[in-house]
Amino acid sequence: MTNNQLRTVVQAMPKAELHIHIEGSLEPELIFALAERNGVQLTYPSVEALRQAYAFKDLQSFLDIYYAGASVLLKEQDFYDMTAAYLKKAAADNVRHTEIFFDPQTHTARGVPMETVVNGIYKACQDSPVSATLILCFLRHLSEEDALETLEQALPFRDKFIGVGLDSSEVGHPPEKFARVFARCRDLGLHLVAHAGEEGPPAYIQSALDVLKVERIDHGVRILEDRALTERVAREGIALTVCPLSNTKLRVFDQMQDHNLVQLLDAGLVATVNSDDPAYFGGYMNDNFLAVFDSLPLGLSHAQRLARNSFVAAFLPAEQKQAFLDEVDAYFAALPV
Ligand code: HPA
Ligand SMILES: [Zn+2]
Repeated sequence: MTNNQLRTVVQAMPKAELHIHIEGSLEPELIFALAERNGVQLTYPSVEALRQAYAFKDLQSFLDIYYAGASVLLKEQDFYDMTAAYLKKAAADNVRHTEIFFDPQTHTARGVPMETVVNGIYKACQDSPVSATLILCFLRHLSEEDALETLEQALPFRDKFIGVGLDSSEVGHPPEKFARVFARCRDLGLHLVAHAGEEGPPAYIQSALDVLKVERIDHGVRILEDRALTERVAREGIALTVCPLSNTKLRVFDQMQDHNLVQLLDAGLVATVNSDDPAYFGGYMNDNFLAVFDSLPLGLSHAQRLARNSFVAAFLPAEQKQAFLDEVDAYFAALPV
């Protein structure tokens, strides 16, 4: 199989996305359109000037711009339009199922009601041909009290999200800071995930597992620094939602050739490929897949494994999960040899 054929296979294969912040799918053009619609003043004079500011040196330098971009979201229709635009891109990349993160505190802190946020995003999911569910993320740079209050505000919409996560500035905000709110979410039957081991140390991955009891780790690429932890996470089948373009844009790795995705897979980990914040990091799902397949020693068997991992790690009912896995296997079985 030629390189071009492999690229085509990877683009067309059925896949699930498990790490996408919906606010990170807000393209500069939509930021400007919503700013105009809502009478919000932006500090950048043009779409081009805003896009040029997307040169990040680390996670925090990105987050500052990401929160500024989200300030144009005020009405339910704004959240709907943002989500519908993402789902259209996902469908074009043959994403069959997506589990979408949203950051309510970014909006409720500006006076936007919880119901505006949840309903706008949720309605767009219902109107899409892509299977889509929602994961509410707590901002870890804020207090646990703030997270608990946010959970209370979200409970009237309990049927509209399947789980909770933890995102924003990692270093200095270890998972154990959120032990109580995650315990409460666990009692509520919510799925649990957390960003850990993106910029933070492997110890954060360990406490996300042992204290928060998360079922997946978002990013987790620093896990290979701890061999015992790597072996444990592989043995327990806990998935890592890896985001290659995010990792190079935020300088977790200097260049894609340095990315450790192959080592993660070789260690027996359930690694997946995801876009994180596609409007900010240079691309959606297939851009991420093509970036790693172009830069790393990955072949057809890796493509099938990554497609399978994405559904294996998804929070889907067993029957639906198996149907997607069968679809992946049928897709690869039908390829010409
Ligand atoms: O990659 C990320 N890490 C932490 N917080 C985030 N919020 C959006 N994207 C990210
Ligand atoms: Zn993320």
